[in-house]
Amino acid sequence: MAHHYLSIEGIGKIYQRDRSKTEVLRDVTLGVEKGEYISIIGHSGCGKSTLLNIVAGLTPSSVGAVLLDGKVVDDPGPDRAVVFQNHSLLPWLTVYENVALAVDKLFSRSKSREERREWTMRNLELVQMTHAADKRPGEISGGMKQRVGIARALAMEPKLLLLDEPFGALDALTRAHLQDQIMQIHQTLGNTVIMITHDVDEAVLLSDRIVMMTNGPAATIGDVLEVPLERPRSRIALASDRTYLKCREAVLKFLYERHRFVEAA
Ligand SMILES: Nc1ncnc2c1ncn2[C@@H]1O[C@H](COP(=O)(O)OP(=O)(O)OP(=O)(O)O)[C@@H](O)[C@H]1O
Repeated sequence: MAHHYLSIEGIGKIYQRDRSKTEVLRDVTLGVEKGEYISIIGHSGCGKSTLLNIVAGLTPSSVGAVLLDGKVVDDPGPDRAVVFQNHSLLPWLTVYENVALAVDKLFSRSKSREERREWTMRNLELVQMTHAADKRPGEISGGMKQRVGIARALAMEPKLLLLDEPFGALDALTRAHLQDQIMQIHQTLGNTVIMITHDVDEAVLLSDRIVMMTNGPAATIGDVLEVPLERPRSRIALASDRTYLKCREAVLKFLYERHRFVEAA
Protein backbone atom coordinates (compact mmCIF):
# COMPACT_ATOMS: atom_id res chain seq x y z
CA MET A 1 0.00 0.00 0.00
CA ALA A 2 1.34 3.45 -0.92
CA HIS A 3 2.27 5.65 2.02
CA HIS A 4 0.75 9.10 2.22
CA TYR A 5 1.18 11.82 4.80
CA LEU A 6 -2.53 11.40 5.53
CA SER A 7 -4.27 8.16 4.60
CA ILE A 8 -8.03 7.87 4.78
CA GLU A 9 -8.62 4.18 4.25
CA GLY A 10 -12.00 2.59 3.54
CA ILE A 11 -13.92 4.85 5.90
CA GLY A 12 -17.58 4.04 6.48
CA LYS A 13 -19.96 5.64 8.92
CA ILE A 14 -23.32 4.42 10.12
CA TYR A 15 -25.27 6.53 12.58
CA GLN A 16 -27.57 4.46 14.72
CA ARG A 17 -30.40 5.66 16.86
CA ASP A 18 -32.75 3.16 18.53
CA ARG A 19 -33.52 0.72 15.72
CA SER A 20 -32.92 3.03 12.79
CA LYS A 21 -29.58 3.09 11.02
CA THR A 22 -28.32 5.67 8.53
CA GLU A 23 -25.33 4.82 6.41
CA VAL A 24 -23.79 8.22 5.76
CA LEU A 25 -20.39 7.29 4.30
CA ARG A 26 -19.23 4.18 2.49
CA ASP A 27 -15.70 3.21 1.54
CA VAL A 28 -14.08 6.63 1.48
CA THR A 29 -10.41 6.30 0.56
CA LEU A 30 -8.02 9.19 -0.04
CA GLY A 31 -4.28 9.82 0.25
CA VAL A 32 -3.08 13.35 0.96
CA GLU A 33 0.54 14.49 0.65
CA LYS A 34 2.32 16.91 2.95
CA GLY A 35 1.65 20.53 1.96
CA GLU A 36 -1.37 19.73 -0.21
CA TYR A 37 -4.49 21.89 -0.12
CA ILE A 38 -7.54 19.67 -0.57
CA SER A 39 -11.14 20.82 -0.84
CA ILE A 40 -14.14 18.61 -0.27
CA ILE A 41 -17.26 19.61 -2.13
CA GLY A 42 -20.64 17.91 -2.32
CA HIS A 43 -24.31 18.56 -1.79
CA SER A 44 -25.73 19.44 1.60
CA GLY A 45 -26.02 16.49 3.95
CA CYS A 46 -23.79 14.11 1.97
CA GLY A 47 -21.42 13.64 4.90
CA LYS A 48 -18.58 16.13 4.42
CA SER A 49 -18.54 17.29 8.04
CA THR A 50 -18.84 13.71 9.22
CA LEU A 51 -15.72 12.84 7.21
CA LEU A 52 -13.82 15.87 8.51
CA ASN A 53 -14.81 15.04 12.09
CA ILE A 54 -13.58 11.47 11.63
CA VAL A 55 -10.21 12.80 10.41
CA ALA A 56 -10.17 15.21 13.37
CA GLY A 57 -10.80 12.28 15.71
CA LEU A 58 -13.99 13.90 17.01
CA THR A 59 -16.30 11.21 15.55
CA PRO A 60 -15.39 7.51 15.41
CA SER A 61 -15.72 5.78 12.06
CA SER A 62 -17.76 2.58 11.79
CA VAL A 63 -15.19 0.92 9.52
CA GLY A 64 -11.82 1.88 8.07
CA ALA A 65 -8.92 3.85 9.47
CA VAL A 66 -7.23 7.25 9.32
CA LEU A 67 -3.45 7.49 9.55
CA LEU A 68 -1.59 10.78 9.91
CA ASP A 69 2.18 10.68 9.50
CA GLY A 70 2.09 6.95 10.16
CA LYS A 71 0.00 7.19 13.33
CA VAL A 72 -3.57 5.94 13.67
CA VAL A 73 -6.06 8.71 14.48
CA ASP A 74 -8.52 7.58 17.12
CA ASP A 75 -9.04 10.68 19.25
CA PRO A 76 -8.72 14.45 18.90
CA GLY A 77 -5.20 15.80 19.14
CA PRO A 78 -3.22 19.02 18.68
CA ASP A 79 -1.67 17.68 15.46
CA ARG A 80 -5.10 18.31 13.83
CA ALA A 81 -6.52 21.80 14.30
CA VAL A 82 -10.13 22.41 13.27
CA VAL A 83 -11.69 25.74 12.29
CA PHE A 84 -15.49 25.65 12.16
CA GLN A 85 -17.87 27.92 10.29
CA ASN A 86 -19.10 29.47 13.49
CA HIS A 87 -16.08 30.86 15.20
CA SER A 88 -15.61 29.23 18.55
CA LEU A 89 -13.78 31.93 20.49
CA LEU A 90 -14.21 32.31 24.22
CA PRO A 91 -16.21 35.54 24.57
CA TRP A 92 -14.73 36.57 27.93
CA LEU A 93 -11.14 36.49 26.68
CA THR A 94 -9.44 39.04 24.42
CA VAL A 95 -8.27 38.19 20.91
CA TYR A 96 -4.72 37.83 22.25
CA GLU A 97 -5.85 35.62 25.16
CA ASN A 98 -7.90 33.35 22.89
CA VAL A 99 -4.77 32.48 20.90
CA ALA A 100 -2.45 32.54 23.92
CA LEU A 101 -4.62 29.99 25.72
CA ALA A 102 -3.85 27.36 23.07
CA VAL A 103 -0.19 28.42 22.83
CA ASP A 104 0.34 28.26 26.61
CA LYS A 105 -1.33 24.87 26.81
CA LEU A 106 0.73 23.31 24.03
CA PHE A 107 4.10 24.98 24.50
CA SER A 108 4.35 25.54 28.27
CA ARG A 109 7.40 23.28 28.40
CA SER A 110 9.08 23.90 25.07
CA LYS A 111 8.85 27.72 24.94
CA SER A 112 9.59 30.37 27.56
CA ARG A 113 6.90 32.86 28.57
CA GLU A 114 8.44 35.50 26.28
CA GLU A 115 8.69 33.05 23.36
CA ARG A 116 5.04 32.12 23.82
CA ARG A 117 4.06 35.78 23.80
CA GLU A 118 6.03 36.33 20.58
CA TRP A 119 4.55 33.21 19.00
CA THR A 120 1.00 34.34 19.84
CA MET A 121 1.67 37.77 18.30
CA ARG A 122 3.37 36.23 15.24
CA ASN A 123 0.27 34.18 14.49
CA LEU A 124 -2.01 37.18 14.98
CA GLU A 125 0.26 39.01 12.52
CA LEU A 126 -0.22 36.22 9.96
CA VAL A 127 -3.93 36.99 9.88
CA GLN A 128 -3.41 40.75 10.34
CA MET A 129 -5.13 40.96 13.68
CA THR A 130 -2.48 42.45 15.99
CA HIS A 131 -4.27 45.80 15.99
CA ALA A 132 -7.25 44.20 17.76
CA ALA A 133 -5.27 42.04 20.19
CA ASP A 134 -6.95 43.60 23.24
CA LYS A 135 -10.49 43.49 21.92
CA ARG A 136 -13.02 40.86 22.94
CA PRO A 137 -14.89 38.72 20.34
CA GLY A 138 -18.08 40.76 20.90
CA GLU A 139 -16.26 43.89 19.72
CA ILE A 140 -14.98 42.57 16.36
CA SER A 141 -16.64 41.54 13.07
CA GLY A 142 -17.45 37.98 11.95
CA GLY A 143 -14.57 37.98 9.48
CA MET A 144 -12.17 39.14 12.19
CA LYS A 145 -13.38 36.41 14.55
CA GLN A 146 -12.76 33.86 11.83
CA ARG A 147 -9.23 35.23 11.37
CA VAL A 148 -8.57 34.82 15.09
CA GLY A 149 -9.86 31.23 14.89
CA ILE A 150 -7.44 30.61 12.04
CA ALA A 151 -4.57 32.24 14.00
CA ARG A 152 -5.34 30.00 16.96
CA ALA A 153 -5.34 26.91 14.74
CA LEU A 154 -2.08 27.92 13.02
CA ALA A 155 -0.42 28.70 16.35
CA MET A 156 -0.82 25.05 17.31
CA GLU A 157 1.49 24.16 14.40
CA PRO A 158 -0.79 21.27 13.46
CA LYS A 159 0.25 18.63 10.97
CA LEU A 160 -3.18 19.02 9.47
CA LEU A 161 -5.42 22.06 9.27
CA LEU A 162 -9.09 21.09 8.97
CA LEU A 163 -11.42 23.86 7.80
CA ASP A 164 -15.18 23.21 7.92
CA GLU A 165 -16.66 25.92 5.69
CA PRO A 166 -14.48 28.54 7.35
CA PHE A 167 -15.79 31.41 5.23
CA GLY A 168 -19.37 30.17 4.89
CA ALA A 169 -20.99 32.81 7.09
CA LEU A 170 -19.15 35.80 5.62
CA ASP A 171 -20.13 38.36 3.00
CA ALA A 172 -18.54 38.00 -0.45
CA LEU A 173 -15.89 40.71 -0.02
CA THR A 174 -14.73 39.60 3.41
CA ARG A 175 -14.71 36.06 2.10
CA ALA A 176 -12.48 36.99 -0.85
CA HIS A 177 -10.11 38.86 1.46
CA LEU A 178 -9.82 35.85 3.79
CA GLN A 179 -9.31 33.45 0.88
CA ASP A 180 -6.39 35.61 -0.27
CA GLN A 181 -4.96 35.55 3.25
CA ILE A 182 -5.26 31.80 3.57
CA MET A 183 -3.55 31.36 0.16
CA GLN A 184 -0.73 33.61 1.32
CA ILE A 185 -0.37 31.67 4.59
CA HIS A 186 -0.40 28.36 2.75
CA GLN A 187 2.28 29.68 0.40
CA THR A 188 4.45 30.80 3.34
CA LEU A 189 3.98 27.89 5.75
CA GLY A 190 3.19 25.00 3.41
CA ASN A 191 0.44 23.60 5.66
CA THR A 192 -1.47 20.48 4.77
CA VAL A 193 -5.09 21.55 4.57
CA ILE A 194 -8.47 19.87 4.12
CA MET A 195 -11.30 22.35 3.62
CA ILE A 196 -15.01 21.77 3.19
CA THR A 197 -16.72 24.27 0.94
CA HIS A 198 -19.93 24.75 -1.03
CA ASP A 199 -18.33 27.37 -3.22
CA VAL A 200 -16.99 26.11 -6.55
CA ASP A 201 -14.81 29.18 -7.18
CA GLU A 202 -13.34 28.97 -3.71
CA ALA A 203 -12.50 25.31 -4.25
CA VAL A 204 -10.74 25.95 -7.58
CA LEU A 205 -8.92 29.06 -6.39
CA LEU A 206 -7.46 27.51 -3.25
CA SER A 207 -6.98 23.82 -3.95
CA ASP A 208 -4.39 21.49 -5.39
CA ARG A 209 -7.11 18.85 -5.64
CA ILE A 210 -10.88 18.92 -5.28
CA VAL A 211 -12.57 15.88 -3.80
CA MET A 212 -16.13 15.60 -5.08
CA MET A 213 -18.57 13.57 -3.00
CA THR A 214 -21.55 11.68 -4.36
CA ASN A 215 -24.96 12.24 -2.81
CA GLY A 216 -25.84 10.34 0.30
CA PRO A 217 -26.92 8.07 1.81
CA ALA A 218 -23.78 5.94 1.63
CA ALA A 219 -21.88 8.83 0.03
CA THR A 220 -18.38 8.26 -1.26
CA ILE A 221 -15.77 10.03 -3.35
CA GLY A 222 -17.18 10.32 -6.87
CA ASP A 223 -14.19 12.00 -8.47
CA VAL A 224 -11.00 13.88 -7.61
CA LEU A 225 -10.04 16.85 -9.77
CA GLU A 226 -6.46 18.09 -10.02
CA VAL A 227 -6.16 21.86 -10.23
CA PRO A 228 -2.97 22.41 -12.25
CA LEU A 229 -2.76 26.17 -11.69
CA GLU A 230 0.56 27.71 -10.71
CA ARG A 231 0.95 29.49 -7.39
CA PRO A 232 0.77 32.23 -6.32
CA ARG A 233 -2.70 32.57 -7.79
CA SER A 234 -4.52 35.80 -8.44
CA ARG A 235 -8.31 35.79 -8.58
CA ILE A 236 -8.32 38.60 -11.13
CA ALA A 237 -5.88 36.89 -13.50
CA LEU A 238 -7.69 33.56 -13.12
CA ALA A 239 -11.12 34.97 -13.94
CA SER A 240 -10.36 34.52 -17.65
CA ASP A 241 -7.81 31.69 -17.41
CA ARG A 242 -8.76 28.67 -19.54
CA THR A 243 -7.50 26.05 -17.08
CA TYR A 244 -9.37 27.77 -14.25
CA LEU A 245 -12.58 27.86 -16.26
CA LYS A 246 -12.20 24.20 -17.26
CA CYS A 247 -11.75 23.14 -13.62
CA ARG A 248 -14.74 25.21 -12.61
CA GLU A 249 -16.86 23.62 -15.33
CA ALA A 250 -15.78 20.11 -14.32
CA VAL A 251 -16.90 20.68 -10.71
CA LEU A 252 -20.18 22.29 -11.78
CA LYS A 253 -20.89 19.37 -14.14
CA PHE A 254 -20.19 16.89 -11.37
CA LEU A 255 -22.51 18.67 -8.94
CA TYR A 256 -25.35 19.64 -11.24
CA GLU A 257 -25.37 16.91 -13.88
CA ARG A 258 -23.81 13.75 -12.53
CA HIS A 259 -24.82 14.11 -8.90
CA ARG A 260 -27.74 16.44 -8.90
CA PHE A 261 -29.12 17.17 -5.45
CA VAL A 262 -32.24 15.20 -4.69
CA GLU A 263 -34.31 16.52 -1.82
CA ALA A 264 -35.26 13.65 0.49
CA ALA A 265 -38.98 12.90 0.45
N1 LIG B 1 -24.77 12.65 15.25
C1 LIG B 1 -25.55 12.28 14.24
N2 LIG B 1 -26.50 11.34 14.40
C2 LIG B 1 -27.29 10.96 13.38
N3 LIG B 1 -27.19 11.44 12.13
C3 LIG B 1 -26.26 12.38 11.90
C4 LIG B 1 -25.39 12.85 12.94
N4 LIG B 1 -24.56 13.78 12.40
C5 LIG B 1 -24.90 13.89 11.09
N5 LIG B 1 -25.91 13.04 10.80
C6 LIG B 1 -26.51 12.86 9.47
O1 LIG B 1 -25.50 12.49 8.57
C7 LIG B 1 -25.70 13.09 7.30
C8 LIG B 1 -24.45 13.85 6.89
O2 LIG B 1 -24.27 14.98 7.73
P1 LIG B 1 -23.02 15.96 7.56
O3 LIG B 1 -23.21 17.09 8.50
O4 LIG B 1 -21.77 15.17 7.66
O5 LIG B 1 -23.20 16.44 6.04
P2 LIG B 1 -22.57 17.66 5.27
O6 LIG B 1 -22.27 17.17 3.89
O7 LIG B 1 -21.44 18.22 6.04
O8 LIG B 1 -23.78 18.68 5.24
P3 LIG B 1 -23.79 20.27 5.03
O9 LIG B 1 -23.11 20.52 3.73
O10 LIG B 1 -25.27 20.60 4.97
O11 LIG B 1 -23.10 20.88 6.21
C9 LIG B 1 -26.95 13.95 7.42
O12 LIG B 1 -28.03 13.24 6.90
C10 LIG B 1 -27.10 14.15 8.91
O13 LIG B 1 -28.46 14.30 9.25
